[in-house]
Amino acid sequence: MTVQIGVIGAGMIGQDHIRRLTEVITGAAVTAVTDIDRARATEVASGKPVFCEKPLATTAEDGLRVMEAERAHGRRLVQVGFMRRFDAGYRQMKDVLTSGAVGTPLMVHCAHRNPTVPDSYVSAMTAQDTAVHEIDVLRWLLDDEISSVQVITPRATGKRFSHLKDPQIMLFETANGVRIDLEVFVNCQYGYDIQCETVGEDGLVRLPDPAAVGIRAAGLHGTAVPRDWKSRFGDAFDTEFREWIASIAAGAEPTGPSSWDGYAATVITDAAVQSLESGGRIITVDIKPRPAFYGAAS
Ligand SMILES: NC(=O)c1ccc[n+]([C@@H]2O[C@H](COP(=O)([O-])OP(=O)(O)OC[C@H]3O[C@@H](n4cnc5c(N)ncnc54)[C@H](O)[C@@H]3O)[C@@H](O)[C@H]2O)c1
Ligand SMILES: O[C@H]1[C@H](O)[C@@H](O)[C@H](O)[C@@H](O)[C@H]1O
Repeated sequence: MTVQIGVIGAGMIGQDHIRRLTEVITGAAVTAVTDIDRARATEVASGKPVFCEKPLATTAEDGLRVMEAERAHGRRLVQVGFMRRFDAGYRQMKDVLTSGAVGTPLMVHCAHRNPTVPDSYVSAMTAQDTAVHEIDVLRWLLDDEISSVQVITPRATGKRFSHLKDPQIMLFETANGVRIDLEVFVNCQYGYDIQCETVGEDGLVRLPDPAAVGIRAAGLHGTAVPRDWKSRFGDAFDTEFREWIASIAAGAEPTGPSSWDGYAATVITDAAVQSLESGGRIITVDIKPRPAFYGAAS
């Protein structure tokens, strides 16, 4: 069976996903593409399984409305584009943590660095657009919920727009007391660099850098840093769509990040923005209880 797909929003990632569904993934065909300029997006989307790029919504209230509509329909329809859950390195980390090899997790140290961002990127997007990936993947890796967040701002880089607070440091606490520090630096210049290390009672597990050829030249040796998210997470995007298409073709509900995960991430990013805008207050995260409809966390 070929799964026929309509794409809403044919911008940068929309076009990359169309290429993926057309050239990389089998079992799928893009049969409709619409953009705001061509309108009628709702007609394409109504009642069908939906893959929604992150974020699910720009406010928690909108996330709740998506969940209500889905529950009224009676089965899961929405998968959110948190592709890190499909990255081989993060999956290996999850296996190690689940196996108990490093003991109970105590602390996580993370960095999320982009070489540059466009001037349409504003300070709140550090949480909403960028840190949202760590927020999702850490909830999943630790099988734990984030309960508070504090955002502090070191000296700002002079390399980009003066309106932007960059870098930012985010400090999270989970319900089980795990402490997470996350550096987000979206104009770091040198490449796209994602780091994550979880320290447990008996050891630690570190996200591997992507495999790359070693180079020795000009008195240095090392490996290239990925240029952007497309090259760093290309395989993860492919796996994400392969598994999503397989679930639809089998008539099953999607098993990837749900609208519940999208809602929870939005509540947490809202709290991070509140902390940033209040000069670094610790903000308690207020997520509604997980509905049984979404099953147990995976
Ligand atoms: N998972 C990831 O790592 C990742 C990477 C890049 C982008 N994204 C997400 O994908 C989304 C799109 O990002 P992008 O970089 O492609 O942006 P973009 O600005 O390049 O493209 C967005 C497109 O959507 C269209 N559009 C806007 N409103 C619309 C509407 N109501 N109906 C139909 N079309 C509409 C715009 O005209 C534009 O062509 C964002 O939510 C972003 O966070 C995710
Ligand atoms: O939309 C992109 C994308 O989500 C990338 O994975 C992230 O690193 C960027 O910061 C963000 O702007």
